[in-house]
Amino acid sequence: MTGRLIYLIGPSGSGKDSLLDAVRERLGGQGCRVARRVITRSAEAKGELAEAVSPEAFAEREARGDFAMSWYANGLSYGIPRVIDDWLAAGDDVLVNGSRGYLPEARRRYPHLLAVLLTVEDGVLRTRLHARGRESAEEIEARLARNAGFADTLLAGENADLCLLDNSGSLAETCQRLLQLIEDHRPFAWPDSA
Ligand SMILES: Nc1ncnc2c1ncn2[C@@H]1O[C@H](COP(=O)(O)OP(=O)(O)O)[C@@H](O)[C@H]1O
Ligand SMILES: O=P(O)(O)OC[C@H]1O[C@H](OP(=O)(O)OP(=O)(O)O)[C@H](O)[C@@H]1O
Repeated sequence: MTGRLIYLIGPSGSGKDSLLDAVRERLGGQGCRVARRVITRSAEAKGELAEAVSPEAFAEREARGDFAMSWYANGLSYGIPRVIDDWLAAGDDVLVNGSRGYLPEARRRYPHLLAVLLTVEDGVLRTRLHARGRESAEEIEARLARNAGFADTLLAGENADLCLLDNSGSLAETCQRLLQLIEDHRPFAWPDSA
């Protein structure tokens, strides 16, 4: 049986990376892997969750077919390594930090994906983006403006099945609810016949 793609999306600063980092180990224990993204972001943003590469290296890898999914947003290129298709084929679930803009294409490629939208109250989001201090004030405003563009469209049409997960409170609480949500959406499987 193939695994499920769990596609986590939400505004910049809503806590996607923090959440993935916090649940990675526990999810590993229940057959769900967290994908490491490739991003054309400067080296200081490197971490467990992303590999920083130059735009040239990214383009080369993309042309070689190294990515299962890739998109461009916020002035950066993002790629999800193709190894996730091997993991899914082997029956593991895979959790990725996705893009709202890329969601329609992701659905075409992975029709059974579980889309989870992380939300945060507006004021809290602005405060967290400034506190994170990764982007300039101007870049933060651009990200907030991008969010406003998604507000009306995201919950319409084929996205009616989006699972909403609020992260305005504590991260520990959101982790618990994500783990529960994944468990609750586990597809029914027939027990192995003896
Ligand atoms: N529940 C939370 N409570 C307080 N701060 C949080 C919470 N979740 C995330 N943060 C902080 O908010 C900022 C944005 O989180 P991050 O994981 O980078 O978001 P994203 O990946 O969605 O852009 C970070 O500084 C992070 O430490
Ligand atoms: O279409 P959108 O939903 O706006 O998403 C565009 C990109 O922005 C986020 O990544 P990034 O790591 O740059 O942002 P963040 O860490 O600031 O959320 C998200 O994970 C996407 O890769």
